[in-house]
Amino acid sequence: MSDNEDFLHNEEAIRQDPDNLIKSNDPNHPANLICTLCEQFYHNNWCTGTAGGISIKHSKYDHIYVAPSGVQKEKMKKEDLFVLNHDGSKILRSPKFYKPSDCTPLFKACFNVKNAGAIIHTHSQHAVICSLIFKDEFRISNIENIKAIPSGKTDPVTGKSIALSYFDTLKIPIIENMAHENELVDSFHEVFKKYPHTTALIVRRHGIFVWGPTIEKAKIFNEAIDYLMELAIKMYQLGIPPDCPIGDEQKY
Ligand SMILES: CSCCC(=O)C(=O)COP(=O)(O)O
Ligand SMILES: [Zn+2]
Repeated sequence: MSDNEDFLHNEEAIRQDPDNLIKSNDPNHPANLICTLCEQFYHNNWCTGTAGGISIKHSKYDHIYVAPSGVQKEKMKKEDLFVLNHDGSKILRSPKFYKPSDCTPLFKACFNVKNAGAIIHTHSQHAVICSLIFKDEFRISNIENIKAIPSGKTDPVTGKSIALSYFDTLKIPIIENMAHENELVDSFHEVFKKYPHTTALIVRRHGIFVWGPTIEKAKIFNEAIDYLMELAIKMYQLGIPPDCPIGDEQKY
């Protein structure tokens, strides 16, 4: 980030002109990246009809960028974005004609409890079908792409996150949907307690929330999980349980 970016994100500069928070030509600045990714996710059929969303915390200044509610994701402009302070308790920038995404309380829970740097919410049909196939948790074993997902353990020497192994089972909790997104907050907190290492949760008949320490990681986790959910549906259709042991595939 340049000295100019430091100036624009300074408390006094923000107070004088909250639009300073979105003034950046850097494609990786959250204000620009949210718009780029929302458009990509729309074209993946993950966020059509205004569904889904993304929230990113600025890695240097800790401001939270969140999309407005009910806006077509493929048409999102950075001027449409809300910006909150580090824990989401204060709105720093608010566009005139919108309200913040209904997912904002859920994003805040992920930022504040899971120390997330970004959260992706999609209405992926793979997530919805998996929520109808599986009861309390989505499970898939012994597939190469599982290695893209963190195990929750860290290497005691390097301090780096350790990924799941090919021989592990990926488990993603499933919670029940509610009439309004903000009513899911208590279920999110229950998942955080019961599955302290999970980086995602599925909402039955609704979609999936995936978080990570950075938007780059959250994007990778989301893509890997979506691939694994699609594969699990195909295995299920063939009568092969997605968590069947290696070598047992022909028994079904
Ligand atoms: C037709 S989408 C219904 C709301 C929803 O589930 C969602 O993900 C989008 O909510 P937002 O308030 O961000 O538009
Ligand atoms: Zn949703």
